[in-house]
Amino acid sequence: MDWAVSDDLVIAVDKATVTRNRSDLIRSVSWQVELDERWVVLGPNGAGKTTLLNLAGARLYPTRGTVTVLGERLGRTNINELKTRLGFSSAGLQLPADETVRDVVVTASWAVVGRFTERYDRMDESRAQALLEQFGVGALADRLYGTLSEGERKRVQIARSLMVDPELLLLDEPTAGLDLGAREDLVRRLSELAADPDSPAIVLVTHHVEEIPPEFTHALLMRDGGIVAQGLLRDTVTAENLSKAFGLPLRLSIVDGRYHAQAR
Ligand SMILES: Nc1ncnc2c1ncn2[C@@H]1O[C@H](COP(=O)(O)OP(=O)(O)OP(=O)(O)O)[C@@H](O)[C@H]1O
Repeated sequence: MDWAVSDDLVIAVDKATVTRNRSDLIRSVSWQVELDERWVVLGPNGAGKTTLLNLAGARLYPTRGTVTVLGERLGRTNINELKTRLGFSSAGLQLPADETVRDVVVTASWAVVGRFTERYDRMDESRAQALLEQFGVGALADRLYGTLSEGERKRVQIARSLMVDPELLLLDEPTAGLDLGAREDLVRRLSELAADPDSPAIVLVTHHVEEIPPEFTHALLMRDGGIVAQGLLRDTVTAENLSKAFGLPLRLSIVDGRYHAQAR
């Protein structure tokens, strides 16, 4: 199959290796994501999850192999144009503390951080407000971003990443550092987003099976820069595969579509 011309393929990673300081962060990884799929990428610290997400987000180039995102092959395309078609949210993204929440979201339209001199219109403002409301932080639009709690910031970051109406949404540990209530709320909202057929393809990185939104469809398990298992969520997130990925014997239970893992 010619990956570059398939309309439904949003990510095509073919035998990609990323090397830094003579060590492989990920090694010969192959992975495909289609338009209507919602993926969770799971694995222990240092497994290579963020490296893979950064490839999919056009923030890194592979040292070997190829990466094609939204039909554009990295290394042969204008990265800045490609980035405007992607929603990307990660803890590493620095957003201006002294901007209002509304401005932080609205300015994503220009794929810039900070308002600078761009002008935006009412359409953008009302879209930003609707997205903030979708994630339960509509009432915070006039607050300065720097005054928000960690949980509120995560929600604003996701609203911001959806502002560009992305064709692919990449979320790096959106629930990390949240208290139980905030985590449950965000998992529910992400599940609703995943269930909406108009939503973009979604890839969510996490360490915890408890954070898998029930409407997600696929999973990729990583360890030591390689893939342990990938495919449909139910077939992939098994006690056996998780035990391999995390390197300890685990017991797994599933209640109402939510996963729970504990050591055996
Ligand atoms: N620039 C770099 N130079 C050398 N090693 C790096 C570099 N960036 C990342 N690494 C290493 O590559 C490995 C994979 O990192 P990555 O951030 O992709 O893992 P991760 O699965 O997202 O981990 P975590 O769950 O802890 O965030 C780690 O061992 C990390 O220390």
